Amino acid sequence: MDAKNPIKYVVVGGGIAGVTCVETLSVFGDSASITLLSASPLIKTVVNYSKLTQVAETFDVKEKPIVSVEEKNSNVHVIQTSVTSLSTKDKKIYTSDGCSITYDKLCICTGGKPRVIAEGNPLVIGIRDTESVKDFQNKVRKARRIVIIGNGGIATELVYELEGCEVIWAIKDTSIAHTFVDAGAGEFFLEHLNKDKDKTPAGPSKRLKYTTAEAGEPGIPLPSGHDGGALGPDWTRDLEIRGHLDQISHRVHVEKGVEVDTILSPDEFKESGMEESSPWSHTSGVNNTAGNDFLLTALWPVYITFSNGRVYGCDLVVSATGVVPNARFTEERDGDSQFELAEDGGIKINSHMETNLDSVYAAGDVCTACWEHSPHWLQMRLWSQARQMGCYAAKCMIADVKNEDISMDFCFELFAHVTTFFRFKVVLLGKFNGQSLGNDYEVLLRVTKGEEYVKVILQNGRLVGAVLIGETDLEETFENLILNGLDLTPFKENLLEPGVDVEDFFD
Ligand SMILES: Cc1cc2nc3c(=O)[nH]c(=O)nc-3n(C[C@H](O)[C@H](O)[C@H](O)COP(=O)(O)OP(=O)(O)OC[C@H]3O[C@@H](n4cnc5c(N)ncnc54)[C@H](O)[C@@H]3O)c2cc1C
Ligand SMILES: NC(=O)C1=CN([C@@H]2O[C@H](COP(=O)(O)OP(=O)(O)OC[C@H]3O[C@@H](n4cnc5c(N)ncnc54)[C@H](OP(=O)(O)O)[C@@H]3O)[C@@H](O)[C@H]2O)C=CC1
Repeated sequence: MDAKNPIKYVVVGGGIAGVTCVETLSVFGDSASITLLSASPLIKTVVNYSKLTQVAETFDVKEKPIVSVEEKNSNVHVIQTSVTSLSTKDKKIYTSDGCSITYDKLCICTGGKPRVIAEGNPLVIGIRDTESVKDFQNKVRKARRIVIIGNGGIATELVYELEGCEVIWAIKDTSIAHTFVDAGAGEFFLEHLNKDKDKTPAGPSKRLKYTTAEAGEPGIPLPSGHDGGALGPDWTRDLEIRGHLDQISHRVHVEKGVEVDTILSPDEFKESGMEESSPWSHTSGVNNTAGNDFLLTALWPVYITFSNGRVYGCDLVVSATGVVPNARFTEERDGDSQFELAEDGGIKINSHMETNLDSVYAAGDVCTACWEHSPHWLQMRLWSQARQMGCYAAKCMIADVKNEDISMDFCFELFAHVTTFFRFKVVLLGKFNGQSLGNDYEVLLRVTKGEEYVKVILQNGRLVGAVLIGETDLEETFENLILNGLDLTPFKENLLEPGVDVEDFFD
């Protein structure tokens, strides 16, 4: 490495993983040449970073024009372009505008796209970036009824925020928010589903604030139709997501334990001879005081049939059914440049964030962590993990260039996620849902209706996971207990006792 012939780092993707990777390279990469390539004109950066505990972190995410990375880091060059292929033989990547760029070390941070059922149907949409939200906002304005499919982050946030239309929330499971919380916590949330939002507690330490620069402002071109970076914390904040019906503030029906069978056009529905079901004629999560006579309609623009035989008509379907990693480029260059993919479609990476391809690393939603995980960590496609992976990938690339050893970053020791659902602060730690523990664990619970839900998971007397909903103030203590592996058998009975200050207990 010398000043005349600097090491060339190239990072693809202007989401949180790519930008964090570039910023870390810029700080620690000595006099390297660093290039960031991103398809979208806006990038995501982290501001107001703070640690809630050793591992759990909160930060604001700011969307900025791509050139801001160059302005902030003088050794970084940014190009707004789409990478179409890669040749590991020549150590070159090729872009949609016909250019090629050589690299010594390359990091792929191309994120993911929504996994949409019935892709191509304009009435079935997925949500990922600013542009897709704008499309959704426009369509929702005319909607009287929306069906939301999926039981993860997007669906859980959207059902709470959507007003001015009926919402049918179709989930495969028997409890809500199942990707994040267990059935008990789902039950805890359920009573807030149709509640007047003003009466629901608003956690004072509301989560990470997501701020957005307005596309169209000077220096910020309107999105070009390329996939932008994924939205994130508080994406529904300050967004007017309102349907067509003034009569309705908030009305959600949960259709549990179902999968989508078919999606039908009005003509197909007519021909099928099926009868439309009424969401409000049976139970679960229904607030049907107003009746729905004003929704009597000859035909809906789209019909959806479920595995339980029910059929609902609606104006729009939101497919909040997860993420598909953007792991393949649009063109193939040489046969040796194919990534090995994991079962979930992510690029496989080892404990040094390396892919199967020489000198090519990956970070964020695009990758699947294939190293042997610490007993208390699991991968989920989240902001915090994308940021942590981007940072660690940069350090791994630098260590490789310098021929230095690098040990796994501490953040991969313990899973920690801080978010908000139904206005409750939610902290998830370790194997919070007993993931991969089989039946070999014990659960302790403390629930105060409408206030808090505390669940801890013990294995062999040791704390291995926790779900903390509400202002519990227990995250730091429980994180420490998970990390130090203390045998809690003698204290088990008192661990969640109200009035006991758990922290003092172990001092
Ligand atoms: C609606 C929504 C709400 C969310 N809320 C939360 C939340 O509350 N908390 C949380 O922790 N996580 C949340 N997430 C998840 C979080 O946003 C993602 O995990 C995270 O943003 C992933 O970052 P990334 O950098 O890996 O990918 P992305 O943000 O998807 O960035 C990928 C980048 O790669 C670029 N790109 C793609 N292909 C190419 C190419 N061929 N050439 C050049 N550039 C390319 C894209 O333009 C983009 O800039 C949410 C996600 C969504 C969609
Ligand atoms: N507050 C937060 O932390 C938020 C995080 N996010 C993140 O953004 C990304 C996108 O969110 P989202 O789309 O909600 O993804 P998630 O992975 O959170 O949830 C996807 C949901 O869709 C279900 N699903 C998958 N396929 C089907 C299908 N064919 N029919 C019915 N249901 C199906 C899944 O069930 P199953 O698992 O059983 O397959 C799961 O319940 C995720 O990485 C998520 O973690 C998004 C919003 C908020």
